[in-house]
Amino acid sequence: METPVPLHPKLDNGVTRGSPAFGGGTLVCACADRAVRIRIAGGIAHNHACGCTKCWKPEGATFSIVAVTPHENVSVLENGDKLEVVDPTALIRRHRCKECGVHMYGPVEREHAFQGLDFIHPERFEESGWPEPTFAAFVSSIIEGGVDPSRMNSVRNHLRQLGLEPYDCLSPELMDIIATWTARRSGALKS
Ligand SMILES: N[C@@H](CCC(=O)N[C@@H](CSCO)C(=O)NCC(=O)O)C(=O)O
Ligand SMILES: [Zn+2]
Ligand SMILES: [Zn+2]
Repeated sequence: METPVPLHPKLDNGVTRGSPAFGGGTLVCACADRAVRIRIAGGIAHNHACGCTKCWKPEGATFSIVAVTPHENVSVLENGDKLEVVDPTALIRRHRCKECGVHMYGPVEREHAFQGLDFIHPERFEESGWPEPTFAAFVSSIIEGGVDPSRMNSVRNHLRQLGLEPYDCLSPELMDIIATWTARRSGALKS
């Protein structure tokens, strides 16, 4: 019996349920000294596990846990001078701590269905109770991160057992939101 592929410390032993009524809190990076602190002044949505190579993951994790919150909820409380943008050309302008590498927030600024939303990693909250991830996105992308393709069936079964339906893009709900936005922009959809 092969040892299972480690998914994420917050997933491997079961998903801790949070509350949809969670009202935000403070995200903290991993620095012991002069940690970056980001205030999230509201709730988060669409929390999910992401297998893509772009999202920040804790050491040894195959998936990130990532959610969105409106940009107006996000403010830098302390040590913002330590932040840098990972890839200025990316859709999600991820801001990470230069010292510990933790991604603290990632606004979508350009014209897109997600414009005005920031991607954040709820495990960095000082507060507990954040809503649990409800699906797994970009699962096939973990192969790009070095997972052997022969492990994919067991990874997908493990995710289903955790209540995280595995998708190779975003969830159908989010993909439909993106497609609807695109169709309205092209005129294919009138309403
Ligand atoms: N196979 C690529 C996929 C990268 C990708 O498209 N990531 C998605 C999801 S990240 C949050 O769920 C995305 O929206 N990317 C936009 C961006 O990263 O700016 C890979 O694994 O690298
Ligand atoms: Zn740091
Ligand atoms: Zn991702």
